[in-house]
Amino acid sequence: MIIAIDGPAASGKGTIARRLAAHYRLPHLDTGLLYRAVGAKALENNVDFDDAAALAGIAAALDLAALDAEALKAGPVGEAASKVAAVPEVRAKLLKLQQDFAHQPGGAVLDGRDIGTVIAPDAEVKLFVTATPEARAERRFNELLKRGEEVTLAAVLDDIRRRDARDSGRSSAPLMQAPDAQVLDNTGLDVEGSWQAALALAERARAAAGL
Ligand SMILES: Nc1ncnc2c1ncn2[C@@H]1O[C@H](COP(=O)(O)OP(=O)(O)O)[C@@H](O)[C@H]1O
Ligand SMILES: Nc1ccn([C@@H]2O[C@H](COP(=O)(O)OP(=O)(O)O)[C@@H](O)[C@H]2O)c(=O)n1
Repeated sequence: MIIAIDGPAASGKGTIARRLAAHYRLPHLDTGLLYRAVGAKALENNVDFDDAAALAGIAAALDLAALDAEALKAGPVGEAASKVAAVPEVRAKLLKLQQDFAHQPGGAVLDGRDIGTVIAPDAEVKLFVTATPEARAERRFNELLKRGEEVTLAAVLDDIRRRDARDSGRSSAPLMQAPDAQVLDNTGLDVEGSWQAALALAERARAAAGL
C-alpha cells in the first residue's frame, strides 16, 4: 500500500505521515528533506539559485543515508528548499529515488508536495493536508522557537505565504491537490484531532481500494 500525503508548509503532513507509517508498519520518506538538503548545500557553497546545472549536480550527489533531518529543519533552509525545488533539473534528479522508495515491496508512506500527483499517482491512499496560513504560521513559529531560533510570528507568516505562492505557482510539479485526494483541513484541530481525522480518511480509502 502506498500512502501519499501532500500539503503546504507546516500543515502537519509530516506528523500525520510518521504516525500512519508507524500504524501500518510502513517505511516513511519526508521528501521535503531532499529539497532542503539541496537548498542547504547551495547556501553553504554559495551556489546561485539560478544555476540549474550546479543545483542538479548537488541533487544527483545526495546521499539519503547522510541527511541530517534536525539541521535541515532550520528556518532559512525551507526558503532555500522552495527555490531549488522550482528548478526542473533538480526535480528530475530526485524523481527516481522517490519513485523507487514509493514502489518498494509492501509499500511506503511519503509526504511532500507532488506525491499524489507525480511521484505515486497510483497511491491507494492520498491525503491533502491543509490549514489556514495563520494556523500554519503559528505552528511553525512555535516549532522554531523550541529550536532556539530568533523569529517573529509575522516573519514566519511572510515566509509561509511566500513559499505557498512559489510552490503553487511553479511550472514543474506545482503543489496541488490530486483529483482523487481526500482533503483534511485541520485548522481547528490539535495534533491528536488531526491524527484521528487522518486515520479515518486513510481507513476509508483503504476500504475503497479493497485493502
Ligand atoms: N494539528 C496540529 N495542531 C498544532 N500543531 C501541529 C498540528 N500538527 C502538527 N503540529 C506541529 O506543527 C509543526 C509542523 O508540523 P509538521 O508535521 O512538521 O508539518 P509539515 O510536515 O506539514 O511541515 C510541528 O511542530 C508539529 O508538532
Ligand atoms: N515533494 C516535495 C517536497 C518538498 N518540496 C519543496 O521543498 C520545500 C520544503 O519542504 P518541506 O516539506 O520540508 O517544508 P515544510 O512543509 O516542512 O515547511 C517546500 O517548500 C517545497 O518547495 C517540493 O517541491 N516537493
